[in-house]
Amino acid sequence: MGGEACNITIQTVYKVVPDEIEHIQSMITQWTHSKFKLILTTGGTGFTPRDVTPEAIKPLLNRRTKGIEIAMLKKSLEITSHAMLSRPVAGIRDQTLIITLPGSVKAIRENLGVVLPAIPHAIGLICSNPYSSSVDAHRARDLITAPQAQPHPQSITSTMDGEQQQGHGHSHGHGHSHGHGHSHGHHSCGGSGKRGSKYVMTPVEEAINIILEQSNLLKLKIESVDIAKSLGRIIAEDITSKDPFPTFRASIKDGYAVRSKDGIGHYKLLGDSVAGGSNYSKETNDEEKHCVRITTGAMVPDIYDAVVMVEETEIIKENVVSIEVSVRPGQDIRPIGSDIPQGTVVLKKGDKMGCSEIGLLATLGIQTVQCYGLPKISIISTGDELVDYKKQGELEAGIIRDSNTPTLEAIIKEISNHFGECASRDQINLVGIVGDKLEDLESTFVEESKNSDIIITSGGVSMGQLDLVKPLLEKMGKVHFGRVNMKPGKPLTFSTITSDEKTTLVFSLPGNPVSSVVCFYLFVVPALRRISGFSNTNLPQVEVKLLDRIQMDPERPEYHRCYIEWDFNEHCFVSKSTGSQASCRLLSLKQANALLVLPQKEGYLEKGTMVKSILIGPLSN
Ligand SMILES: Nc1nc2c(c(=O)[nH]1)N[C@H]1C(S)=C(S)[C@@H](COP(=O)(O)OP(=O)(O)OC[C@H]3O[C@@H](n4cnc5c(N)ncnc54)[C@H](O)[C@@H]3O)O[C@H]1N2
Ligand code: MOO
Ligand SMILES: [Mg+2]
Repeated sequence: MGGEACNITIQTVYKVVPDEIEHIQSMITQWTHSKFKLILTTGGTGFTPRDVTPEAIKPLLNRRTKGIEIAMLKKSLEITSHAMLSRPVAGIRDQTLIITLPGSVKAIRENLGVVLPAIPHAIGLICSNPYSSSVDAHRARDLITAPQAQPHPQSITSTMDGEQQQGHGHSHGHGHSHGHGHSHGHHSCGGSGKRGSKYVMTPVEEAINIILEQSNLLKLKIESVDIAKSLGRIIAEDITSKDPFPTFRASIKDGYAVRSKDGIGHYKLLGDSVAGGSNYSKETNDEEKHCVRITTGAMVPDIYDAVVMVEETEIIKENVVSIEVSVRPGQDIRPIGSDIPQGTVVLKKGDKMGCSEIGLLATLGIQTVQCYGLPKISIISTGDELVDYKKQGELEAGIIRDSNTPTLEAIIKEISNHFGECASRDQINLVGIVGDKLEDLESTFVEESKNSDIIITSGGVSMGQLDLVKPLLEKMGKVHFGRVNMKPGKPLTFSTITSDEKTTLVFSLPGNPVSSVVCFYLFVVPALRRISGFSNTNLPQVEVKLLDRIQMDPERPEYHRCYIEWDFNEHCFVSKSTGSQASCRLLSLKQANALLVLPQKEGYLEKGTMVKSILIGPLSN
């Protein structure tokens, strides 16, 4: 293929994957992530229901290269009119050219034969170093027009949709192309418009991996925590019991401490040993049967080796008791260290502090424990249309109350209780509302990145002229991804701001209330967990049986809100949808405790189908 023409070493790998969108996408994203220059797929471009290669690849492309598609179709149609039943897709993702080929070897030869000569030049163009971008004020904020070669003055490249896409020249009459300049119009997912987003649609799994990688950069200092304040935290040390527990032989029952060898009969009562104290005469005569009244938890006097329950005795008279049963040695006595032998590793580094773990440490007299640090979190709501919900009086037209701030604050608190998360109340800084002004956003981000480890913003990340958050983060830090292939939550943006001494993770959630909540659970929680020492970063998942007929989205995998509970007749979890799933409809989260994980597909999932779900709240009732 003339690798020298684009000075790349030819290294080929290949993989067979099933006709499943997510499998194809994960392979493509892995290979683009590892900077392969050319990916060729074969098969799955036909009309049968299993032919999903085009649907899998389209959303991953930044830019379609329809010329390649047309060239292949043209060539094939010259050979057979059946070629019209093929749906080739070609395009660019980051710096990788991706071309789908048909399944049959003959058709592959024909198709590849026609495009191969152009490949070296194509790869050379894709990999050439881009000009700095010049964002055109009146265009979608994140359109980067970066001419590849020095643009020919009249360089107008008209895409096959007939839309004009301006280089630096000006249009030359309508709809025909001129010159050889190449300007970069980025395609948005789904739309063929040139004013699309430049951010690829990142698969959810890949997005989470990127977040976890960046989370590793936050090395919060380990701190000594009072055990009463350690609920939900991850301990950073092994805890070993210095003493045995119990430290004495303790009675398990209320009754009488006896020598088991004395068996049934009348015993002289020498006194009491109650939990917390004792009062019995030590004068004993080995020839006679004697005992001490004992309560549960009390120390068993050394001379006795068993306890008889009070229910198995009779009082004969003052200080004489009839023991009605015989007992074996050790009966109803807890030996020293029987609960926790001395030197037991009671808790291991990485364990999560739950309620009983706190009790365990209290049992051993441990007051503080070394825990992984807690990230400091700032919550910012952006948007000129917002007012604080506490503001009284009529709302002006077009103004709404900021619901994202109180919702996100409550979620951070709630997950601290139910899933033993790591964030706690005094770690949260509610910045409140910042308007759609670049200088205000910038000064807020600068300020918050000084104090916080995590900044959570909502709003201002889609395609509007006032969606300033993405360009600002491109300037202030590094945007790791700007769109995720999911619904709701597509414009989620994840970036890092690194100043000399520290890294701050910035989660820019979409403004729609439901999108921000769903993105929090799917993307912020894993970061919180990783930073705070959790080994498992995912929320619990269960499979549930649908009680509703659920529609899937053909464009994106969807996280459908529902309420799940265990059904003792069905012997499994069942899910009830919360109804209309519009991402602005906060009601779709009311009483929701799980998200159904729906594949990106046309059509419906019928009642009774088993679907994976992610728990976002407690299984109540
Ligand atoms: N041309 C396009 N428009 C939109 C796209 C797209 O791909 N092309 N994506 C849509 C999707 S998907 C989402 S999600 C939203 C997200 O937009 P933003 O992140 O920019 O959010 P805003 O525009 O600021 O607000 C969206 C919506 O939510 C309301 N909002 C914002 N903040 C709050 C808050 N704190 N409390 C309550 N409600 C809030 C805001 O008023 C808007 O109604 O973009 C779509 N557009
Ligand atoms: O991504 Mo959005 O589907 O509206 O949340
Ligand atoms: Mg917006």
